[in-house]
Amino acid sequence: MSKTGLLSLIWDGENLEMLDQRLLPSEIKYSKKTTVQEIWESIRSLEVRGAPAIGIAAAYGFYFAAREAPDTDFESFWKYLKEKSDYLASSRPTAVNLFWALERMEKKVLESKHLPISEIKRLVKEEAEAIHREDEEICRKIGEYGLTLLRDGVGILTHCNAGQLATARYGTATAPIYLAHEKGWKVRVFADETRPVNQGSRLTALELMQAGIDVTLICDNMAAMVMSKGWVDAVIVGCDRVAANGDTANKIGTLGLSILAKYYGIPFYVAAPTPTIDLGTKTGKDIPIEERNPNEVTCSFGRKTAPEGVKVYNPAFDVTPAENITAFITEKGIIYPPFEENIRDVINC
Ligand SMILES: CSC[C@H]1O[C@H](OP(=O)(O)O)[C@H](O)[C@@H]1O
Repeated sequence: MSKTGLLSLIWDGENLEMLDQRLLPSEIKYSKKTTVQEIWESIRSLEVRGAPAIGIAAAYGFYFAAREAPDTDFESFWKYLKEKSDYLASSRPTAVNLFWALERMEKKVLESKHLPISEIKRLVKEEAEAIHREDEEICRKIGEYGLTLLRDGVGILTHCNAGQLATARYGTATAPIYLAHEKGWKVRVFADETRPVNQGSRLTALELMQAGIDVTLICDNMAAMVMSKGWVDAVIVGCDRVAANGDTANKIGTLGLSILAKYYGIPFYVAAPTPTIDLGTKTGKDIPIEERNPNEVTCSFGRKTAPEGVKVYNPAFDVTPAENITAFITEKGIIYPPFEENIRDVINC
């Protein structure tokens, strides 16, 4: 276990070493990704997952496309690249970081169209590396701002994995937890297992335990009990897309947690990197919600837990209305209501 903990993505300067998060916690296995197809499949299958990590992986996938694109003239180069970019965008619909990263990569190409194609390829690689590097900086800053909301001895409940494994490093919801631990504060974390793919039990519990942080695993239906006992001082979750009015898409079950937190008078914070805030999406009703394979519900990790042929509804995300959210913890500061106005000010500053 290195000092930095498990990283989901390691860039070797030309290709991408990717941790297969589907095998965690029992197996730690990295594999080298070198093509667009491999990146598309890794995002779709949750080999890599978590909004920021998806954006970083897509950025490198875009570079792989540029690397293999025809370089006779800009038009054929761009046609090939745009086609591959649109293909990468089809891997998953909800996390806006995927589209934000691809649009940033496309912009870099179009603003460099006057340069030799070999130079454009170099700039594309640099842009992907910048997205990766900046994500670590963003997460660290989220940790620093988030720390101002916590205290020594705090109890935190989190949902799914908005941890280091979902980002370049530190995580988003976990960043304040890691920084509190670095300060020597005692932090007690309750991690929802987060059915049906169990990112909480398989990933969050793993990474916090490896960091030596006090983490207690609970089933999703235990959150109310834990809150009723007064063990939770704050809920901190991640996000996949924040709409312009503050409605937030995150892992399925987040909405329910926000209602429980409101009932028990517990602050509900969303750790929100600004690339996950989408001013182009007006409200939560406009956020596309991914529905995944019913097998994730009926056949958890190879064990049949439901009758053959049963009807299944398996949305991977839900939308928490802005009025259930206490504040957003971003790398530019903490955003309080009125969200529509204050989000716009932060994004445009
Ligand atoms: C900072 S990660 C954001 C977000 O992504 C996770 O979803 P998935 O594991 O399906 O990619 C979860 O919603 C996290 O909160």
